Amino acid sequence: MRFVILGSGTGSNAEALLKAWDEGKLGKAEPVAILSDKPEARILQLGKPFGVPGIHVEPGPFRTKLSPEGEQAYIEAIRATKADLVVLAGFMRVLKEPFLEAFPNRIINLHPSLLPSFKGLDGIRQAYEYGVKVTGCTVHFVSGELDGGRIIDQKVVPIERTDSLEDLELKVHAAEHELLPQVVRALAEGGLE
Ligand SMILES: Nc1nc2c(c(=O)[nH]1)N[C@@H](CN(C=O)c1ccc(C(=O)N[C@@H](CCC(=O)O)C(=O)O)cc1)CN2
Ligand SMILES: NCC(=O)N[C@@H]1O[C@H](COP(=O)([O-])[O-])[C@@H](O)[C@H]1O
Repeated sequence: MRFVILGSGTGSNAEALLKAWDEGKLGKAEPVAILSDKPEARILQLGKPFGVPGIHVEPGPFRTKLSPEGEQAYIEAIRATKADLVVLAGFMRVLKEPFLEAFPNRIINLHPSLLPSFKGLDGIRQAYEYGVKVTGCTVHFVSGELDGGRIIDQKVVPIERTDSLEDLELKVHAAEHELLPQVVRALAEGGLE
């Protein structure tokens, strides 16, 4: 199963996927490209040691979504890779119908909370400031409802009384680095339905 990774920033989850693949822990899943809306994003450099290209695709002029031309550019770039799966790992753009219709049930997203709690941005901070005793991370299929698509899997992270927000962020990111490769491997082995 060929997959592309879309991200806008640091790329620690892309790194976790690449390392898992390099160590033979992704089964039939193969990363074929990394795409970003940010030309200087660290994520674009991560694939080089693994022979996985990083591609900047112009998003258009909006802050939280792609322009229609931008969506078409991403669709064409992804189709050119012949990817079977689109993995959003910190891609900070809300996808609209043309993108979703181009890859039906083939787009997954990683979110840093136990959905449906704490949707949107800053999910870790939302949980911390709310005072929940457990949080975690979620991988879900992407739909027209922001962070509302069918949940594939989750990993729970307990919040200790002594945890700072920074402590919690480290714990949730560590959980994400385990969960996302597990989900991608499972999708490759079990099919994508
Ligand atoms: N169609 C979808 N696109 C995206 C989804 C999704 O579930 N459906 N997941 C997001 C998740 N994400 C980053 O990974 C993300 C979440 C929120 C925002 C954002 O800009 N939110 C704004 C409001 C935007 C809006 O409602 O139009 C905010 O909360 O202020 C960006 C990315 C990726 N895309
Ligand atoms: N709402 C979506 C969202 O907040 N996504 C989050 O962006 C981070 C990307 O980190 P990375 O660039 O180090 O992989 C991850 O923590 C992911 O859950």
